[in-house]
Amino acid sequence: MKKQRVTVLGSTGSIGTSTLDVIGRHPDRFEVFALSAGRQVDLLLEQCQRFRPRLAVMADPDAAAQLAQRLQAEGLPTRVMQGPDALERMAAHEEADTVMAAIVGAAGLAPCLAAARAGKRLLLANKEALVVGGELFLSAVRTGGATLLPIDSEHSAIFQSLPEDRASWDERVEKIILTASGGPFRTWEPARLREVTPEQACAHPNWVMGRKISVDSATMMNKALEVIEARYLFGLGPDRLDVVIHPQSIIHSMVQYRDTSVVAQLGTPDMRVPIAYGLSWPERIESGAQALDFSTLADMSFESLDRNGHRERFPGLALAWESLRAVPGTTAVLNAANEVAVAAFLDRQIRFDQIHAVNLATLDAVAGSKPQDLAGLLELDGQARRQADRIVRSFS
Ligand SMILES: NC(=O)C1=CN([C@@H]2O[C@H](COP(=O)(O)OP(=O)(O)OC[C@H]3O[C@@H](n4cnc5c(N)ncnc54)[C@H](OP(=O)(O)O)[C@@H]3O)[C@@H](O)[C@H]2O)C=CC1
Ligand SMILES: CC(=O)[C@@H](O)[C@H](O)COP(=O)(O)O
Ligand SMILES: [Mn+2]
Repeated sequence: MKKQRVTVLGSTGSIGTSTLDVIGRHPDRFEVFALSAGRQVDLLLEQCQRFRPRLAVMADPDAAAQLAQRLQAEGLPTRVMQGPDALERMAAHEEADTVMAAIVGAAGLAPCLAAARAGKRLLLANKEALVVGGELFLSAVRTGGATLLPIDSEHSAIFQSLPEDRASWDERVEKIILTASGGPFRTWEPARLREVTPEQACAHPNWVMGRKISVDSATMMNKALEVIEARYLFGLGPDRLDVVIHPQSIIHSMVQYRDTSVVAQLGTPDMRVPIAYGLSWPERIESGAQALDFSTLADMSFESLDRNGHRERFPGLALAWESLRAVPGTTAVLNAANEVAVAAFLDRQIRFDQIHAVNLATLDAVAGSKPQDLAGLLELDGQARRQADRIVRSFS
């Protein structure tokens, strides 16, 4: 069997390291072609020692210079690519088959588009890229002939629960139901959310993830981004996308059919499962995850968003449907505002409950517009970030 050559964008992060863990279990099926990171030189060097990729890219220029020097000192074959378009060139490289998109935030959009245009098998963890890119992203996938496979646990579950025949989705499916854990503050009094610290917000009850997505889970903005992601991935209108709180994160999401049957995907909360599925689809390979043990599974519970004060506790979730129904480009504005607000919260410049206030005020101030290309999208993203920054400064 010809080995699949895989490029991992964001290899030093939570998804990146889990991806390399799965790849490392199947040396007969996969080889690492290229790796990219932001600034963690030691970890990227270690990964280069183990997987011996042809190429590496680091976003931070000092980190890239350090990595190049240390690779050379150790006599390793990896070449460090540099420059503003290095990530895009790497993502589109003709010798790679598969690109795992695991950079956090809109910084991952340009390489995702490059991989899509180059017709790669594109494993999408980087939900922000699709939330920002929207129809433009999908059009790059179509024209490039790429295969877009979801990695986000909910979207992988939905993909696994849908019929293979894509053309039948609209007719057969009633609605998609995304499950949400409710994060660390599911039972907190809404008034207490002003006291939340970054440490508390990053302590997700079920998943170990990067800091940005952990905060998003705590505000449920993660679910808002995922509703938007589902709208683009599966093509159903916003009124056919639903969310239910399921604190145990065992059911990863569900599809309800016209006859009321519900098909779901279950498993222990371990991202190596959707990663292994994306890497091996349509086959299945060992992922390294623990299997579910139904004899010890104590509880599977569900909560409606309309009870227990959840709408008040998680006001950001409704912005998913509002921004999907607004002019195109609004989801990009929402994403930019949220990235700025979460960074400001992690930097202790604003309170946890002010994240939503920044998002709302930015949406009020910046009108969406239908971007024609990547430059247009980045312009809108930049405009929203500058506005969100001003709002953060007014709060802090
Ligand atoms: N973690 C999870 O379980 C899940 C994550 N996702 C999504 O996957 C994506 C990655 O999440 P996660 O792995 O948790 O995030 P992490 O913060 O753990 O990792 C992010 C990765 O991106 C790199 N990076 C950060 N900023 C830049 C930049 N400006 N340019 C280039 N590279 C950059 C980091 O490099 P470095 O650290 O070296 O600076 C790191 O390799 C997110 O979009 C998230 O929403 C989706 C579902 C589950
Ligand atoms: C693992 C994963 O896919 C995360 O997006 C996870 O779903 C976060 O959980 P909640 O956002 O439901 O808390
Ligand atoms: Mn998810």
